[in-house]
Amino acid sequence: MAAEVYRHAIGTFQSHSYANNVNHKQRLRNNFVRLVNNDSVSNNVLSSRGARYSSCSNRRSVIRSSASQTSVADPVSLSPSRTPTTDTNKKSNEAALILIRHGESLWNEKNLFTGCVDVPLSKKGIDEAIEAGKRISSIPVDVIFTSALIRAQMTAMLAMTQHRRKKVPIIIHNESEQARQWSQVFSEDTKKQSIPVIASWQLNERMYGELQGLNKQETADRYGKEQVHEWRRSYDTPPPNGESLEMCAERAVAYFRDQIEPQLLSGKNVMIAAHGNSLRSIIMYLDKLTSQEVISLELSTGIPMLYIFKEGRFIRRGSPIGPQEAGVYAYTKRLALYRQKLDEMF
Ligand SMILES: O=C(O)[C@@H](CO)OP(=O)(O)O
Repeated sequence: MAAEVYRHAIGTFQSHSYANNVNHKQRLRNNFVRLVNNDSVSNNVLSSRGARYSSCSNRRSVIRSSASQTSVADPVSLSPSRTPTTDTNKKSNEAALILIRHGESLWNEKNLFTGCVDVPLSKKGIDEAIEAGKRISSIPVDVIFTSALIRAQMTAMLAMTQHRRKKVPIIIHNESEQARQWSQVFSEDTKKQSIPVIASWQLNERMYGELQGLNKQETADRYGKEQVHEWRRSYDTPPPNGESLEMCAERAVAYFRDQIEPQLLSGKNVMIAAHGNSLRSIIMYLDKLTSQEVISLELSTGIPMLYIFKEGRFIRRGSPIGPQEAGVYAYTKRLALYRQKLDEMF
């Protein structure tokens, strides 16, 4: 059984360029062995790289200072410092973080540079989002962050239709006092059965400048494969009048640290539905990748990735392999308990 789960986990990672990295495979293998032998997250997969970056305790103090400034106003469930979540045991001081790149969009299907153009999902993208939802259907979600773009929002909403807890995701409207007032919920019970969805432009796809709307293949034919690859994957070369990954990381990671980490620190389980490049920026931060390493990081559409946030560290658990697989729930005792609770309820 264990070997089977491991094969699945490796299989899931084939579409992720990490899978081409021998070191990563070794880490995944070691991690899996730990997972099977010891239902604990204390062996941190990140620690081997930690020396290159600021220490965890430094990072925590940064996080703490930003936590006090959090401004996520949330009429569905109150801000993290005031209201503990009801789904899970807060004493365990850990939280799940699910990242999901949106399903295929109509412009992905046509092979067009999309960037900040607001294009919906294709039929295949809708199916991918539903499939992603099945994979994470037994992982707790207390708050959802999405970009301001419809393809990420559709993905989050479609995925949540599959969740076993059956809470209703509700988009929070804080753009004006009137919007806030007019979208208030007046039942505590209904609030408890809801998940706030916070949409923000900082999680948007990298702005692709004058490439937006161009065909990727035709652009490569015109400007050369190398040039287009540099625009698409280099860390600090922006496409004409667009954002480099570095520029995208500046706003996406700042948002993650200021608005999302405080939620995790307070024990809330978070899902982020966003984009190839805004998520690459965030993963670079979570996994402490260098600007060289991030070049080869590719994210598939509609594949959820799970991290556990514990004691200020992000522990990558890969991509849940399916709603029925034991391996998905063996990540931590807390997730296993949550699943057990769901089994009893439904
Ligand atoms: O077109 C885009 O916005 C992105 C994501 O689809 O393309 P790329 O693969 O170049 O990052």
